[in-house]
Amino acid sequence: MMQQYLGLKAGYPDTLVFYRMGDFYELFYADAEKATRLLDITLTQRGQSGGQPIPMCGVPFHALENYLARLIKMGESVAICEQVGEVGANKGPVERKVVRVVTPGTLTDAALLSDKSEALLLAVHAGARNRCGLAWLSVTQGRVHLAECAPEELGDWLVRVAPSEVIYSAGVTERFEKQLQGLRQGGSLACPLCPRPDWQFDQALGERKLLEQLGAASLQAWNAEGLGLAHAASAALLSYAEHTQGRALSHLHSVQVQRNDELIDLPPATRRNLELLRTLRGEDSPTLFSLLDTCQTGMGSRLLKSWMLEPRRDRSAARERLEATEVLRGSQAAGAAPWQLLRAELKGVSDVERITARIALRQVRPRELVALGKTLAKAQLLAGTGASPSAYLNQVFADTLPPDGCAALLQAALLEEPAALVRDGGVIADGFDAELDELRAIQTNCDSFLLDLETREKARTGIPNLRVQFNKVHGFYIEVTGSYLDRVPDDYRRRQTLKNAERFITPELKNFEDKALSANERALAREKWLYEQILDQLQPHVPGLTRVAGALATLDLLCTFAERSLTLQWCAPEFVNQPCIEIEAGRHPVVEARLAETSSGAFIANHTRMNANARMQIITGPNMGGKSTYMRQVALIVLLASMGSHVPATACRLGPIDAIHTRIGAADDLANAQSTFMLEMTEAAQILHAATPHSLVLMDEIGRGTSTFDGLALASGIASHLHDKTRAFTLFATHYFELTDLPAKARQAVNVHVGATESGSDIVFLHEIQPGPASRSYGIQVAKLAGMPTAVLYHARHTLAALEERAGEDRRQVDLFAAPQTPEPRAEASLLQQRLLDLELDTLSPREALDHLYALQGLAKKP
Ligand SMILES: Nc1ncnc2c1ncn2[C@@H]1O[C@H](COP(=O)(O)OP(=O)(O)OP(=O)(O)O)[C@@H](O)[C@H]1O
Repeated sequence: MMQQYLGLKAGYPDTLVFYRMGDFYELFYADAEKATRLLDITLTQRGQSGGQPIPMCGVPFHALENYLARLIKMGESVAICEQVGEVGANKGPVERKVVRVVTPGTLTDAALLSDKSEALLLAVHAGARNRCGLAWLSVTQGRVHLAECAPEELGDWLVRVAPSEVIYSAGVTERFEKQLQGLRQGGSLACPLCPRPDWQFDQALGERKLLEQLGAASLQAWNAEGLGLAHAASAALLSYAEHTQGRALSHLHSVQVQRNDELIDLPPATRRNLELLRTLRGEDSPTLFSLLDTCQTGMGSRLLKSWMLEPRRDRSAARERLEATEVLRGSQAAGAAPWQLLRAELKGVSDVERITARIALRQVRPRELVALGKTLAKAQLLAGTGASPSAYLNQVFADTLPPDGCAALLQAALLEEPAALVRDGGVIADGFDAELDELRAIQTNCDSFLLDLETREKARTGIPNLRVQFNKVHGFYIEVTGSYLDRVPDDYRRRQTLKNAERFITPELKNFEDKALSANERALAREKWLYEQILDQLQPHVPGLTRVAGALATLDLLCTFAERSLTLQWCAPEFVNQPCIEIEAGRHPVVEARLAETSSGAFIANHTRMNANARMQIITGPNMGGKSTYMRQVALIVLLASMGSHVPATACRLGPIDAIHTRIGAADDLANAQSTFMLEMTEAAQILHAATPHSLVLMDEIGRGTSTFDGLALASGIASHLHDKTRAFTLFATHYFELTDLPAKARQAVNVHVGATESGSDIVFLHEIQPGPASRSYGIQVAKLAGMPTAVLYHARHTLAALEERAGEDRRQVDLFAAPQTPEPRAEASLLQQRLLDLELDTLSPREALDHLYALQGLAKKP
């Protein structure tokens, strides 16, 4: 047995192997020691190897999922090795096989997955010419995603995709491996990294595998041609996914290419600062997602996440969703609105997407199929819903039409409340299969058959005390006492002799015995076989079921949009082609909900008017005045509109947007050895490089991480750059009053401030955005509110007065926004640089490259 174990283990050197022995999964050697440590279970021993006891530990088979969940959470992978042969069929141990490998990125078990998020597996391939190919998928979805990017963009992509497991080629350069490890340590990648053999990252293999999955002759229809690096990544991705599932992924039928320029860019800092999925403290709520997600199904919640994190620049999808939402909101007329009726139907709908994947992987459980059958019956009704004014909505309804015969098959084939596992029997419905019915009938009709036989035999033989009975040792028999032995007919065969009686068997009884004894076993085997048949019959329906799943998720989410917009009183945004962000009475949805929840007063709505002539707002005002809230609310409204949701405002007009950049707050990134100031400058520099006139940029208190003069100088430089060069829509909150001079010189900048008034020595925040700069900052009043000791406040007031007096004297001596006197030095390219730039790298042979390298080094050595 240990030989068998070691043979299997050799195929999975880096994976914990759970080796099935009877009612336990056992682990041996280093696996046992590791599992003991991770799971806190007892380490025992079994036999010896080379004179040493073999360490062993085990978990009961019925508790497998619990242990798996814990290991997967810790980033471990587990190979499940089951007994597949018949016990006693051969000499030696029962045949065993690794039936699947459970890894963090390829989970399919409902119990191990969160309803609201996907487990994603991502493969990254580092190609030549400074490009990377990416391919990712969720085994429970039917789609492979492809993308290509520059290595420096990899971090952003990984944050966006948020994989649960990343695979990369074992043959990558040390530099690339270091980059990956760096991303992991920096927090951009919070999942296990797993090297895979180099040969699996093969472009031609990837293309072939994709074509096979799609059943197509070309990738053109998916716009996925010419992405060699991404194809290479998908070769490894699909091989690994298949390896873990122990079979092909027959449900993968679509490819989606993600291009940077198709999505609105939401860099990691933006996702974090806008608290889309997590609060800045790392909690799940209150966030934009937690506020929006009233979906009835996990499929709807997952779709919401993807719409939220991947809004498209092209607004046609958003327009369609808004139109559909409008229809679902219904008129004001009495009676339930369409979204309410639909929601009632969607309640309790099963996770068709995941069940479908599990059908394709042949892992689906009987109860899941029953739930699917019920859901399909509902979906059938939805598909018949009448025409609406929204063509998109009509299509979604039409897509809920279940594949022909699927619901009927499930209904006919399965018991209404089947056993949890097929191996226990009690899964297939009565009347579905004549042979199974007969086997079951034998079991249930056993007693009546015996009574009937007894009566008949008594009549036939005239033996009044003849009895038909059963015991475990001898099986069925007819017992006749000694006094009637002379009446026993010829066809009775002696089975056993007792003191006062004889026991017989007849051909009829023997026949029955054979049937009855094996009926149970045969019924079980028959049920298993029938279940496999049903899975076979369901396979062709997988694409259709995937379509139904998508449609149900979309309907659920559109109903959520309708419900949220009505409950929270949001309006439909309008998309225009002129550059503008115009919001009437906008609110920050999460802060507003929070205020309502805690009865802390009403949220004060604010207008925002930005267009080609007013691209920048310099926002001043007291701490706690609401500057950050105002800026974030603009960004959230832009994001909500772009995903096709209504927005918290009374009106909203929006021009094209390509990115939302934010530089807010200052949290030390100690893990990356970056100081507060360094981080602030890094993020600001990234924004200045990336933003375009169609981007929305939020800058909150830039420059505050360093000395006043440095900070002021940098803030004014950044503001000028954003205004003059980048020309992005910019909300620039600052405590440097000096910056309020900018609008006097910069035509597209305006001053606004958050209002506050004084009441005695206290401050009252109005939270209202008003035109013009703030008159003062009220820092000391805010400190008083915060409970600062009176002595400190007294001291501060005194110092402030002195500082203000001195500042008044030499004010305005420096013009912060004057163009520098000497022009910006243009870095002259050195001869070395020029030579380097002249090289045509793509056409060089390795030999020529080396020659050039020598020549360049020679040049560099020259004084
Ligand atoms: N429009 C509003 N209506 C009602 N309450 C608001 C509004 N805006 C902000 N608030 C409340 O004021 C608090 C502080 O707001 P915010 O953090 O935006 O202030 P700030 O001006 O950015 O402060 P600081 O300069 O100290 O960062 C918020 O947590 C919220 O409770």
